[in-house]
Amino acid sequence: MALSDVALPDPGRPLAVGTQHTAILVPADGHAEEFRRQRVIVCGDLLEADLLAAVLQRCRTGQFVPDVVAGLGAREVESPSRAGAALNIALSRAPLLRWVEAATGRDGLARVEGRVVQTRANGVDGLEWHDDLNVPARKLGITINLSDAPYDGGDFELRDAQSHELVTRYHHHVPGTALLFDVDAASQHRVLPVGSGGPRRVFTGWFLQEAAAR
Ligand SMILES: O=C(O)CCC(=O)C(=O)O
Ligand SMILES: [Fe+2]
Repeated sequence: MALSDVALPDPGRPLAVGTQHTAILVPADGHAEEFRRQRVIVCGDLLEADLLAAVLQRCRTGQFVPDVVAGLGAREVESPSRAGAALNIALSRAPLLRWVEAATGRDGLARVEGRVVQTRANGVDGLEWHDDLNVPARKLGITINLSDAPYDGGDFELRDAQSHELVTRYHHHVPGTALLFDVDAASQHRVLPVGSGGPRRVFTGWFLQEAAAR
């Protein structure tokens, strides 16, 4: 496999999440192979225009405060969580959860829990290799581009936890597009520093499994 952006020229649009409803546009089994090979699924334009506009507006008028992730890095987090709260609700609808279960083989997904964060081109912000498993209910991760301005750097990388072989590198280009990624002892991921432009703003969170989520 050539190691490059997994954002192929046209990643396709398997799902559309709007303010009121979620539409399945491509059957999940069409993406199972992508997840098996690259441990990620790119969902082009996951957010419908109305939801994306509302969320971006909340980001622009909201507050971001320093967020130090112990031993891993630094960034800013939206506080209070307004854009993040809206996305937690919209992403936790049953059709999306069932589609993700079918595409990834992860069972019992109950809801998505995440928040909006941003990393600036300041030579400090970024996130070192980690697996997100400090909370065992996390079965998959998601990162959705909410940036207002393009940036250099800031790539998301996923590697094999044992061999350290890089499996996927992904740069967010299109606001509203999402990357679903493997959260499992076999995989680790990180976010590289932003070189210029940005900030790199994303909603990032996890699909939580039922038993442990309650
Ligand atoms: O910023 C991202 O795309 C992912 C962030 C992340 O890995 C985390 O918050 O645990
Ligand atoms: Fe993470």
